Amino acid sequence: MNEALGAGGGAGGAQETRCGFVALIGAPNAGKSTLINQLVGAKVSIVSRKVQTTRSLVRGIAIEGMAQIVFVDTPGIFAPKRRLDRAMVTSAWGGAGDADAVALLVDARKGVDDEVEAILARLPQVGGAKILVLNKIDTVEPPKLLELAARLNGELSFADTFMISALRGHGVPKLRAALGAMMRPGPWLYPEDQISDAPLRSLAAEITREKIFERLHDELPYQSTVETELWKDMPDGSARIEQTIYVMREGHKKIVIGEGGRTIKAIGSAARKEIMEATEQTVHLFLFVKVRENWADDPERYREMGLDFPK
Ligand SMILES: Nc1nc2c(ncn2[C@@H]2O[C@H](COP(=O)(O)OP(=O)(O)OP(=O)(O)O)[C@@H](O)[C@H]2O)c(=O)[nH]1
Repeated sequence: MNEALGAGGGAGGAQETRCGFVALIGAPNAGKSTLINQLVGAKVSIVSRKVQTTRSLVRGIAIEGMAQIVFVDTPGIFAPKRRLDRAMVTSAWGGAGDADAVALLVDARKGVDDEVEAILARLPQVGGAKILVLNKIDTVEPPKLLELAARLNGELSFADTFMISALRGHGVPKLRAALGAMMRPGPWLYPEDQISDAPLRSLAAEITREKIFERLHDELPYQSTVETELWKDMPDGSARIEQTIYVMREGHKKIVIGEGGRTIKAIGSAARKEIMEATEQTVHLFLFVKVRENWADDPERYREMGLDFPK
């Protein structure tokens, strides 16, 4: 990460910001959503769970002291199928290489079943420090828990083991503190005031960017970026989304707009459809094209895309 993206920490202050990714892995029903809700807390909950479970990488962002912990979804990381998923995996993990921590969540009541075995087999391929989190301890006797912890640690060497009840919150603060300490020193990826809808906004921008790329990649290689300027949930349940497409030259603006607005209409309609699919709500999408010659040199643009500013 680059200092130019610093947010949340006073430059040169005594306390240093930390940030990183945690991949939360677990069989269905292990309690991932329950745990993320506990870890994230009401303050920074992610707007749409549906989006998160279908395609987005970011499931939640927790703050622990000066550390920002970005929880990422795992199916996409194991086997990203769609191009966009791959692009998001690359953009989210590209700089970091891998997650800073990988937390395997196991339902202690169920113990080790085929699904857990399958995850254990693939886990070594994922980089990052691995920790074991035994969940639902409210339903299991301590001897069985210890036995399970010993068995799992025998199969894979975990850096640490936690025993929690995501439902009741037991052990969750300790887990969050440990994860916070595992984050690397660096600026926060999401500014605090934008945390709640940042992933959704960047997902929508990513979709539009993909549509532009699909149509214009010969003419506009890497020379445009998209920002979601407004995301407003309307009383009727629909969303009004305004996005600006930034291009570097006047000539590029003409290309994006196309003859009689044909190109931008096609981009908008394809993007709208896909954003609707992702959010499962009616979307009114408004696209604007602006020339900003220096966008490629502006760290703010990169931050908005959730990307590192290249040095
Ligand atoms: N008793 C008990 N139940 C829990 C605990 N944590 C989660 N559950 C329950 O386990 C079920 C599954 O929890 P979820 O959080 O939806 O699990 P998930 O891993 O996100 O599931 P998928 O999204 O389907 O992969 C729910 O009924 C939760 O209430 C816990 O600590 N104790």
